[in-house]
Amino acid sequence: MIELRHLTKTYGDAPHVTTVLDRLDLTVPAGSITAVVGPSGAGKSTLAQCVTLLTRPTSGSVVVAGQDLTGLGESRLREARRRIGTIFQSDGLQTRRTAAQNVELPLRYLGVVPRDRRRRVAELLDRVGLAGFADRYPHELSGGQRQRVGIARALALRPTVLLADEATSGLDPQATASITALLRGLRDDLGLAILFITHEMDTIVDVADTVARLDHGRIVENAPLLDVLRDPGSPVGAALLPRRPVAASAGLVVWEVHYRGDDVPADWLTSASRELGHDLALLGASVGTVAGSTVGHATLGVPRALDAAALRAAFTRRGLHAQVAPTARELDLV
Ligand SMILES: Nc1ncnc2c1ncn2[C@@H]1O[C@H](COP(=O)(O)OP(=O)(O)OP(=O)(O)O)[C@@H](O)[C@H]1O
Repeated sequence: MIELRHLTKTYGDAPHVTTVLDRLDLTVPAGSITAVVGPSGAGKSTLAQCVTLLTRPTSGSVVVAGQDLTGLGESRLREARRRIGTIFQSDGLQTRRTAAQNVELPLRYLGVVPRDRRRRVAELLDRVGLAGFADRYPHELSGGQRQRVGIARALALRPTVLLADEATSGLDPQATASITALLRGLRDDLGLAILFITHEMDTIVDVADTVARLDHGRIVENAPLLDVLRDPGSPVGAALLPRRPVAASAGLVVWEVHYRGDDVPADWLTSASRELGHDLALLGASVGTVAGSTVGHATLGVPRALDAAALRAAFTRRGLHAQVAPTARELDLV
């Protein structure tokens, strides 16, 4: 488990202080993946640097397995840092060393004897699906395979926390999917707390248990992925399930309907139309499955004569949330 408590990072001196992280609080429990998302300049890179204490936060704490790392001197900090494995966008492999030699490096620095090193390296390469690639050099591996070697190296010292900073950015969709599957496996098998920092919204759906949105140095939204996807008011949910404004047809009001639970009946549209005594027109839909649960939304054309409260109630009973669709202007698209 890793806890960030009131983490603050400022640059410069008064009166020209820039506050990049602003009393940020975030907890990632063991055996779970939290994705931190946010626009460019929100403070994601600074957060990653402060978590490993490569940059010292101005105030606040980074607590790993109950120990506050910010209070430690350099030598004890070096030791404590072993509990945090890191993977970055660039795999950071040494080009003149083979996959096995790269994975071995942290063990070498720690003075592990050769026989134990060999055994552990074989175990790690096997864990990341590269058992037959030990003697390959980085240029003989694909981008996804190089990132796997980076993950094996990050795991060498048996960390309890994994920090992935833009770890899949720049990889093709297939390689990204294989890395996210690997991270989910490591979460489950090793009980890792994984902090997955990314600007790629699509990847979040594949990897995150919880989504935390960083804005101006603070976590402004922090909720389980399914809740975010099912919250019609969530900016992250809206970005993950993009909404398009639909032009209203004559006599129809455009409504948006969001899935809120798993018990939505398959015939919700026809059964609600029947109950309300009006035909509801399906204008568009974006529905999918995430972690075995249905999420998404549909856009409906609703006759003006239909009572809004009755419509909302009919949908609520079916596990859906209905609201009049925002206009293009409200969606910030014009
Ligand atoms: N050493 C520094 N001195 C002053 N300001 C800095 C320093 N490092 C970062 N900043 C500022 O902190 C803010 C956040 O930067 P950071 O790189 O953490 O954002 P980010 O979310 O990672 O952005 P991106 O996705 O574009 O990489 C920016 O406004 C940046 O200019």
